[in-house]
Amino acid sequence: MTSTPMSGTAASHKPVILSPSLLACDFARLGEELATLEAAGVPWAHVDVMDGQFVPNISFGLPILAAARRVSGLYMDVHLMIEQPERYLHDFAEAGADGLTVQVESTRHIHRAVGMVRELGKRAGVTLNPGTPLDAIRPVLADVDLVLVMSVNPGFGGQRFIPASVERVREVRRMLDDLGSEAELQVDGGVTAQNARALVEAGATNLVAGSAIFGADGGSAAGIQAFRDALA
Ligand SMILES: O=C(CO)[C@H](O)[C@H](O)COP(=O)(O)O
Ligand SMILES: [Co+2]
Repeated sequence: MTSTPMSGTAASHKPVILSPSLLACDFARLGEELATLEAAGVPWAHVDVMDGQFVPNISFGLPILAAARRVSGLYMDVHLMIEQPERYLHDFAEAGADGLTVQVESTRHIHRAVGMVRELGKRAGVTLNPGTPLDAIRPVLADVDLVLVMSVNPGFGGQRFIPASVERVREVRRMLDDLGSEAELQVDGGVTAQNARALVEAGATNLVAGSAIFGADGGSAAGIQAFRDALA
């Protein structure tokens, strides 16, 4: 199967990857939804795991990831919004995650958590809430394959993008460049075809979008095309 990233490029000249958030898809048609993404040439799928503790909402967990893995070759980009994620990293790796991103606020042991993901042979990501100072991720920046800048307070899809996030993306881009890091710089929450270009120009290489894709007039293929047009 082919997977074509978005044609726009970030400052590092990497192709922009779109990671549609399955939180906004029709779970009763999960297999078809994934097949549509693959047919549209999107390389990643974003899997939002919420535990009702770290965030005030419960989404889904291991069985849904395993089901998605069984029917899809997409890169499974798992965003863990759960307390003490170390307890479940092994299980999510077994269930089919390709990348595991942990919230810096969700553990006292972020360095250990990132190391565990790498030991499991998966790509390690770190993320932080809009209210968390960027310095919180500095100690693990050299050890991660992905940094996710949350552009809404995590817990729900369909929220409005927080404009100050663009400046945070720009600052994380500087931090990564200073280290010579090739890590993906991902943005998640309220991302649309309208704000995608500004995010890429600020240094994002990877965009998560849920409602803007699955809620698009004409369905997810049309939503993906809108991002392509915006980044062309
Ligand atoms: O992590 C998330 C929420 O906590 C989701 O990935 C995010 O909200 C995507 O949905 P949308 O694009 O509709 O904002
Ligand atoms: Co997410």
